[in-house]
This record gives sequence, structure tokens and C-alpha cells, in this order.
Amino acid sequence: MQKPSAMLSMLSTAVEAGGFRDVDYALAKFIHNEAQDADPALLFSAALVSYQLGRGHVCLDLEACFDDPDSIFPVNASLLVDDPQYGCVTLQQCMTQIGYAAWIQRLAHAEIVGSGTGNTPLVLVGPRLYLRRYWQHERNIESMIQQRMAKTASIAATLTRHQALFQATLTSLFTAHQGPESDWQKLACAISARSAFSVITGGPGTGKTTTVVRLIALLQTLALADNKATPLTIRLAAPTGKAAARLQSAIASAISSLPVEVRTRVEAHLDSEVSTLHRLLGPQRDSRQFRYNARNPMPVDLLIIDEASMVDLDMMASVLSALPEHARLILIGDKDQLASVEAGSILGELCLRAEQGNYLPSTIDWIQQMTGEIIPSDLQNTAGDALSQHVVMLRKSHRFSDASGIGQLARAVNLGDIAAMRAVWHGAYKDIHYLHFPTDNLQTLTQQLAGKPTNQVIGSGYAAHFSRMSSSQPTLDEDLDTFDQWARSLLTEYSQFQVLCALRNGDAGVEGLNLKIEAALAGQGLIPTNQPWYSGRPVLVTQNNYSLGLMNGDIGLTLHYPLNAAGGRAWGLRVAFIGKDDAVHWVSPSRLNHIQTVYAMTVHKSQGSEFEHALLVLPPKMNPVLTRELLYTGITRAKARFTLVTLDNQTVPEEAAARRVKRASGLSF
Ligand SMILES: Nc1ncnc2c1ncn2[C@@H]1O[C@H](COP(=O)(O)OP(=O)(O)OP(=O)(O)O)[C@@H](O)[C@H]1O
Repeated sequence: MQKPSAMLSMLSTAVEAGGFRDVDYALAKFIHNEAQDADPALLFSAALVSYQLGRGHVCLDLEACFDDPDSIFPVNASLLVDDPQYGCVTLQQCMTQIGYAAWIQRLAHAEIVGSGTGNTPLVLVGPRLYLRRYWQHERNIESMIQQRMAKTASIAATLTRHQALFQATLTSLFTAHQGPESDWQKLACAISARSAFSVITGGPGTGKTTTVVRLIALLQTLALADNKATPLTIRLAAPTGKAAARLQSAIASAISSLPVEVRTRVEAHLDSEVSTLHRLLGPQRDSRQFRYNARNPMPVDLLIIDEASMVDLDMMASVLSALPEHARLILIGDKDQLASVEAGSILGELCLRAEQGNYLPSTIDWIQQMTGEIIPSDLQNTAGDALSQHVVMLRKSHRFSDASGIGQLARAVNLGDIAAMRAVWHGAYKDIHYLHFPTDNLQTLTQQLAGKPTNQVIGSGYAAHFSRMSSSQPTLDEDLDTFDQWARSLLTEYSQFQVLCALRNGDAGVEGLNLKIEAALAGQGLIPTNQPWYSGRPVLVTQNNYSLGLMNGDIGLTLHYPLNAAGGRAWGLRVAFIGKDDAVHWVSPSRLNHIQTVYAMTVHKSQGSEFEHALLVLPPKMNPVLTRELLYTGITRAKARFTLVTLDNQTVPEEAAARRVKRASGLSF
């Protein structure tokens, strides 16, 4: 292959073309600076490791890279090499000529690539090339989870000694189950109770929160029954502020449905404040280190993390290393949702075999003995792996019955079953709608979203929001409580309907749709033109702001608010948010730095939120971002009504459902 300097210049051109990122090039350059004799294949592979990290992959899978380079190489980059042996060819052709085995040999460099020991910046394990930091994270996560899983036998033995209390408590928490199928929530409680590490996964409304509250009640009861009678210190956390707030209210409602005597016990010993993971670890000013870490573990006996699909490798490694050795960890989430924005897909990997169960006879016997519940025989496996004994999948949705189109569509998409997707659309479901707009009619869609002309499915769109706002606006002299009530009711109404987009950029992305909807609203005279802040503007917080008490994902509404001025009150603009304390907070627009207008938001940003009516706009043609997970996540944001919008190409939803993205990683348990 060409000289290292020529490889660097090719990478630099690829950066200019918008293929690789600056940071990818910087890694290759760093390696060249450290080792002038590093092979060009190594420089390119290093840039690719970094590029793949940016796409969520923890490492570069070189085997996959040789099998299908187009799925890994940056699309925009023209990767031409001038090889002394093969001439001027594309890098793909050159790699094919060199072959996988010879390429791996070219990566050998004692100071740059190691197998894990030592301190090389890159680590090569089989076909997987890592940045050392991520390789280390994976190994730490594996060992800390394995160390917890290894305690199962002794925990199970203790529970068996307290069998009578265990059974009585479970019986009080779960009313007699009707029907022939197993009570998966009860099973999940028992499986989690006998382990210091467990995962409870399930689709929307399958009762994950309900189960967790019952599990807390069970574990706290058992802890208090012990001779020492010290209650467990329990913490609940979620990756984003929005998800934390949602869990907080779901927990409160699940606690209120507990039997009275258990409820009192749970309430007395639960720090019901759900925090973000970041906050839980204790961020420190001017430092990337958290207050809690391996040397200074968190004071906690049981940590429960909700929406775990959104937790990336870096954060999971930080959490696990800050968890005291004795503490239990329970992860909750929907394994089929989009993985984290940053690298890693830990929940997905932990749940790879969740559908099949894979329970060992010893697990099944223990569960039956302790709960009376029978795990169906098709979920038994005499050769089941250790991890599967710690994972439970809740299988019955209490939100979507069989008569719900949302539930059926989500299931069909999840299976990638195109025929089933079509059948759902042909069924007479009242809660799902499909709208198609040819691309040159995008304006019709945005006008309809703005309310003119009206569309039967969309109703009067955002025009309704503006008319509600102006018709109910208090007068300048009314007391501030009235303004709070006004804002609260507008925010509640606003959260009923949300436009979701697959993409951020482009006409059919969040940016394009927000601009077009604003233009349509301005066309109706509902908002001023060319004014960033106006009454009625909905905004999404895109970064946690602890001093203002705002969380990434919070939605606020810009409203007229009475301000004190010389000679009395005068109108000003303030943005109203509902805070964690459930009070309305009014923030000056000038204090808000990380926000965006939110008539439309990306599916990624909507994770952890739910809306009565979600309307998902897909782009006019396929895009790498469109996957089964994205479609599933978009559909399951809807609680009561889902509308799918296609532009131009009507096959996009089916093509997206057929595409699964497997993130490269080497976690193994
Ligand atoms: N076993 C059950 N029987 C009847 N209703 C239930 C049962 N379990 C949960 N529910 C109800 O179903 C709804 C969803 O439950 P829950 O919030 O626990 O589910 P979830 O999986 O956490 O949902 P989400 O998708 O919001 O994360 C709640 O209204 C809850 O009261």
C-alpha cells in the first residue's frame, strides 16, 4: 500500500469531503506521530475505529469490514489509494487484494497495538480493534457483572431459608393470577430477588415500573426481617432528566397501588427522588471525574436504572465502578428500542437471548418452589447460559390490548414481519393512521400541521395551540397563580400531540419541519415573522442545566408574563416549564442556551417520553438512520394514537423495518 504520509493525505481529503471526522483523522495522525513506521493499514484502521465509535460501535469489527466494507466506510469519502502493487484503486479493492489475514498482520506494532496487557493505545482481540479505553470499559463491565452474578447461589440459599416470608410477601403483592399463562411480573420479581444483578426488559406498558415497585417492597421486607433489621438504601436513576421525571411519577402511582401495610414500609425507606445517572455519580466542577468512583463508592445497597437502553458503555462503566461490591444492580428497559446515542448497546446485548428464556432446570425448579409459577417449557434450556438466568422479559402489555393497532404495529415492526405490517394497516384499527404526501407536497403536510387546511387525522394542528393560548390568557393584573394554572394547562394540552422525525437535518428532518411549520403559522398570522422568541413558541431543552433545574428533554412554552416595571406591570416573555417539584417555573429566554424549537423532535430525543398522539414523519427515501429500532421507538412513543407519514416513497417504513443495526462489541458473559 502507499506510504503513511499518502494515507494521511487521503484521510484528510476524506475529512474535507465530509466522510471521516476531524477526530478520526487526528487519531491516525497521532499514531503516525507516535510510530513513524506504523503501516498505512494501521493508520486507516485507527481512523475507522474512531469513525465507528462516532456511529455507536464500541470497536471496529474487521471481519465485518472485509465482508461488507460499504456498510462501514464513510459514504461521502472517496477512498483512493495509489498502491505500488495494485496501482490506483479504491481502498475497498486494495483491501480485497491484501486479504483479511494479511491486513491483520499489517496491524502488528508493539507500541501501538496490543492484546490488552501493556498500555498500547489500540487493542486487537480477534477481529475486533478497540481504543484501549473502550476495551477496558468492556472488560470492567463484564467482570463487575460476573462478580454479581456469582453471588446467586448464596442469595438463593438465604431466600430459601426465608421461604415463608418470601412467599407471603409475594402473595400479598401479586393478586391471584387469572388465566393459564405465567405471571411474568411475579417471575421477574423472584428472578431479580435471587440475584445481585438482573435485567427486566419488556415493551411499553408491560409493567416494568409496577414490577420494580413490588420488587423493592419484597427486598425491603426481607431486609427488615433480618436480625439486624437495617433497611436497604435504594436509589433509582435514569439516563436523562426526562426519563427520570417520568419514572418518578410512574413510581409514585405504582406505590399508591400497593397494599397499605407494604406501601407504608416502601414509602418509609425509599428515597423516591429519581435522579439522572450523571447526577447520581456526582459531577464535579471543572473535572471529568465523578465524585463517586471505585475509590469512593456510592452509599447504596440497591441501584435500579430505568430506560437502560439509553445508557452508553462509558456511563455504564462509571456506574458499575462506583457501585459498592455488595450492592445489587437492576436494569430495566425495552431491549428493542434505539440504543444509546453514544457508543454501546449494553441492554440489547444483555437481552440477546431474552425472547428464548434459556432458563436452566435449576432456575425453573427454584422459581416454582418459591413462587408456584411455572416457566413454560419452550423457555427451558438444559444448556442455558449463566446470563440468561438473570434476565426476564415481561411479555404481556397492559397498555395495548390485542385490539390496539399501536401494539400490533409495534410487534410486526419489531419482528421485521412485512406481511404482518401490511395486515395491520389493512385491519380496522382506530388508533393508527397512515398519511402519504408526495415530496413536492411537503408544504401541504406542514400547512396541515399548522392547522390550515385541516386534515381529519391531524385535526386543527398547532393552530389549536395558539387559539387555546390566546383565548385563555389571563389579564395583566391577574395574580401569578392564575398565570401558573394557565401555563400548566397549556403545557398539558401541548404534550398530547408530538411530531417526530427520523432525521435532524433536511426538509423532512426536524430543522426543515420546524422552519416550515413556523412559516405556515406566520402565514396565518399566528406568530410574527423573523422573531426568534414569540408567544406560543414551544422549546425543547437539549442539555441538562442544573442551576435552572432544567433537564435534557424538558419542554417549555414561551408565554406572555407580567413583569414588574416602573409604574406597575408590563408584559414580557417568559418560558414556562413544569419542574421536578411539579411547580411551574418561569425562565427568561435570555437564560436559555441549549434549546430548540419543538414543533417536531427527533425520535432519538423523544426516547423516555410518551405522547397521547405521536405523528412520525419518515424521509422521502431510505437513509442509514432508518432502522427497525427507530421505527419501533417512534411507534411506541404513542399512548393512544399513532400516525405514520411517508413522503414520496411509500416503501420506506418496510425497508426500515427490514434493517437491523448490530453494533460491534465484544461483551461476553
Ligand atoms: N399486572 C397488571 N395488571 C393490570 N394492569 C397492570 C399490570 N401491570 C401494570 N399494569 C398497568 O399497566 C400500565 C403500565 O404499567 P407500567 O407503567 O408498570 O409499565 P411499564 O412497562 O413501566 O411502562 P412504560 O412503557 O411506560 O415504561 C399501568 O397503568 C399499570 O397500572
